[in-house]
Amino acid sequence: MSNASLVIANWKMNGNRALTRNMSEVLRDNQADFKGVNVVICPPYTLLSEMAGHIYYDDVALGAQNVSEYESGAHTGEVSVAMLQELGVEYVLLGHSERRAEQHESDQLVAAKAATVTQAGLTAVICVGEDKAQREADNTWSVIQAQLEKSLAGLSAKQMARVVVAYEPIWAIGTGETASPAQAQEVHAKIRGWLVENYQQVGAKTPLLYGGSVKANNAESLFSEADINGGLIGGASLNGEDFCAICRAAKG
Ligand SMILES: O=C[C@H](O)COP(=O)(O)O
Repeated sequence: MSNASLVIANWKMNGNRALTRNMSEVLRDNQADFKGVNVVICPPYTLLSEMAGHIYYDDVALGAQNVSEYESGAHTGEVSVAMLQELGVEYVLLGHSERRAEQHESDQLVAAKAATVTQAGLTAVICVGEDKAQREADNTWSVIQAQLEKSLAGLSAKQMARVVVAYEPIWAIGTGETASPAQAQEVHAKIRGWLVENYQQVGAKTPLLYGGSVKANNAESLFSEADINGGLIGGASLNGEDFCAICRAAKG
């Protein structure tokens, strides 16, 4: 049985206009297989408008991979929440490990962005995860807990109702080395416990996604775990058939 109801495609710095059309058509043609599963596509900024024009049915939403913490003004190269809203964006990925590593995004910056996004009524998808050395040193939970505490700092219960948490072990991203369902569930159960302790009923309902080499052939076993409510999909979201297979696994 699947416990998943949300599947998010993160195209990262991949894709083109042809892929937006192809993905929309494949999703439309297969939608009956995963009715009720919320599907979100996060293409690069430049393809958001194109993707918005090709979304053919209700259960697919548009997401962005990043946003500025500022509302407007002299911030060359940045994109605001209002700009995303104008395109129909409903979800924003924040604190992905690639941005934490390559753009040196801190937990504090992630928290500022999460405040802006949730205040505007969009959903913030907060990414957390440990690297290989941290796991091998048995520090997985202390790393995740610190990221949660700092990246969600200052959010009200109302804002927390617009948060999704994505657990993405860095050693499993793009490597083909997936966390086993039991390894993922162990961390998800701790995240759930922490959310309930800190945000009570709201925390009990926060969707928890797993990300890291989720493929058509391992999605079903991951999604059958009690606290895995869906997936954040990188590589396998660049192919319509593969992505639909993962959405089908979420439907169960
Ligand atoms: O945001 C998605 C994750 O980084 C997972 O990427 P992946 O499925 O290519 O391992």
